[in-house]
Amino acid sequence: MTTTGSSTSLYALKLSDILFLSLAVWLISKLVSRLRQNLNLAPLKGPPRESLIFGVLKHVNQAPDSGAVYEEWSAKYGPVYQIPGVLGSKRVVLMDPKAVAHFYARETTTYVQTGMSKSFIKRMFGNGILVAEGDSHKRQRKALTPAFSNTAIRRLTAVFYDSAYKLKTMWDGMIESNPDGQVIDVQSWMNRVSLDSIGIAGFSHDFNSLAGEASSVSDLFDTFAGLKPPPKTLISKMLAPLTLIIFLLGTVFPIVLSLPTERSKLMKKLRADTTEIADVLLGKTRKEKELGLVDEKGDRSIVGLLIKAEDPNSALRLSKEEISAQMTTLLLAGYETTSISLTWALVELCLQPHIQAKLREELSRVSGDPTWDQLTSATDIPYLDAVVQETLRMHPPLGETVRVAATDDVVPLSSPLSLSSSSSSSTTTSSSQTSGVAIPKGTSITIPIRGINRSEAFWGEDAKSFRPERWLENGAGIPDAAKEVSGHRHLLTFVDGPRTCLGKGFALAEFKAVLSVLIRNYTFEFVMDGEDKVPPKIEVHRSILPRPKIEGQQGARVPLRVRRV
Ligand code: HEM
Repeated sequence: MTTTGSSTSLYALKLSDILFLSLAVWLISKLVSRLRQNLNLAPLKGPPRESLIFGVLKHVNQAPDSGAVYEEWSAKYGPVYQIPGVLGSKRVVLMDPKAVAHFYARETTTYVQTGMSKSFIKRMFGNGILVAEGDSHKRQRKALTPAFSNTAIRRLTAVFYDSAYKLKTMWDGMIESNPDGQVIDVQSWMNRVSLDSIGIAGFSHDFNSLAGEASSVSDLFDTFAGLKPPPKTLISKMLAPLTLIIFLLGTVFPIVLSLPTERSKLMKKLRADTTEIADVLLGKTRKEKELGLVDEKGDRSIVGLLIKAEDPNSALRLSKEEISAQMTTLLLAGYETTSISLTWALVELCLQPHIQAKLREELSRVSGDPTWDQLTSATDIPYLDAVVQETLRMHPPLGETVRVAATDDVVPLSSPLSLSSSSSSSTTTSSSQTSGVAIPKGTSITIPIRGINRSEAFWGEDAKSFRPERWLENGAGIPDAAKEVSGHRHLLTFVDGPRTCLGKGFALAEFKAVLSVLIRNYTFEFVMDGEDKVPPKIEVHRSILPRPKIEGQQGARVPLRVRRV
C-alpha cells in the first residue's frame, strides 16, 4: 500500500515537474525568440507602449477609425514604423507603397497567417484556401480559379439581376400600401440579395431568403450583427465583458480563443451549420451528376467545378475536407463583404443626395439593365463605376492585413527612412537612415488597408470625403502618390499578390448590377425627424466584419426611407 502510495506521489511529482519544466521551456523559448526578433529588428520609430499587456492594440481596436490612427502615426514616425503589441511583442506597420507591394507579393510564403488568424479561420471556414500556404495554396487557387473567369462571371450576371428583381418585387409590395415611402432596414435586404446570389451562382441552391425563408446561415449572421439576441449561458455572460481582452490575448496565445465566449460558441455553430449546408449541397450536386441531371459541360457553378476537381486522376484533386471548407469560405466571403459594400454605398448616397441624383440620371440614359460588358468597363457607365470604386476605397470590409514573417526578410522602401537611433542593420545607408528594413523571422506585420485607402498622403486633402469624381477625368483625379499603391485600381480593398480576392470580378459585377437596379427604381433618404433635419451619425457595428449602423439602432441596422422613383 505504502509503496503504491509513494510511487503514485512520486509519479505525480514527476508529472508536475514535467509540466512545470515544459511550461518553463516554452516560456523561455518564447522570450528568447522575442528577444532575438527585437534585437534583429531595425530600430524603427513608433508610438510608446500604452499598456504592459496590450501595447497599443486596445487603442487601435477601440478607435472609431483605426485607419486614421495608423495614418497619424505614419505622419509622425514615417511610412514604416513599429507599434507595441501584446506582452512586449512588437508589430511592424508598413505604409510605404514599395514595402507594401513587396509584402503582398510574398504572401503565403514569406508572410503567413498568424497563429490567431489560422485558429480563427480554421474554426470558421475550415481548412481551406484562406489558411493554405505555399504550394498547397497555389494548388487550391488553381483549382478554384476557372470558376471566377470572365466567361463564368458573364454567365452569372443574370443571377445578380434575378436577385435584384426579386428584391424589387418584395419592396414594391411594401411601398404600394405606403405611397409616401416605406422605412426599410436596407442592410438586412442587402444580406438577402448577397446570400441568394452566392447560393445560386455558387451551388445552384436557392436560399430563398428574399422571399423570407429562414436559413441557419442568415440566422447566425444576424446574431453576429446584433439583430437577434444570442442565447446566453451563465459562463458566456461572465466572459462577455472580456471579449476584446480575450481577442487581443489571442494574438499571442491563440488557445484563449477557445474559451466559451458567446462569440466563440457562435463561431463554432456557424462552422458546423455552414459545413452541413456545404455537405448537403455537395451531396445533391454529386447525385445530380450521377443521374446525368447536371449539364457537365455547361455547369460552371463553383460546386460544379469543385466536383470536377474531385476527379482522382486530376493533378488538382482537392480533399473532401478541402472541398467542404472551400464551399464554406465562398459562401461566407461572398455574403458578408458584398452586402456590407452595397449598404455603405446606400449610406453614402443618402449623405450626399446630389450624388444619388447624378447616378440616377446617368443610369436613366442606359437602355435596359447594363450588360456584363458595360458593368465591367470603367468608361461605359463611368459614374456608376466611380461610385462603386469610391465606396470600396472609403469602406474596405477588411480593414487591415496582419501576418507573421516565416523567414528573415528585408523589406525595400520607396525612399530612405529615418531610424530612431544609429542602426546595426546591414542595409543602413547612413548612421540614421535605411533603404530597407530588416524583418526577422517571427515578426508581426500590419498593413493598414483602410489607413492607406483613406490616407491624405496618397489621396490628397479630401481623402476622407466620399467624392466619386476623383475616379473620372481619365484617371486625372487619382493623385500620383496613390498610383504608387499596387492592388486593384490602386486600392488595397481586395489586397494584392497571391492572395488577391478570388471573387473580385464576381463582387464588382454583383455590386454594380444590384446598385443599378436599386437606384433606377428607388430614392433613398435617412429618416430624419424634427425641424433641423440633421442626418444621423453613422457608426460601425463590430460583427464578423465591421458593418455600418445608424446611431441609436440596436445592432447593425440601417433603416432608410425608400420611395419609388
Ligand atoms: C466587395 C466584396 C469583396 C471584398 C472587398 C473582398 C475582399 C477580399 C480580401 C481582402 C481578401 C483577402 C483575405 C486575406 O487576406 O486573408 C479576399 C479573399 C478571398 N475572397 Fe473576397 N472579397 C469580396 C467578395 C468576394 C466574393 C463575392 C467572393 C466569392 C464569391 C470572394 C472570394 C474570396 C476568396 C475565395 C478569397 C481567398 C483567396 C485566397 O486566399 O487565395 N470574395 N477577399
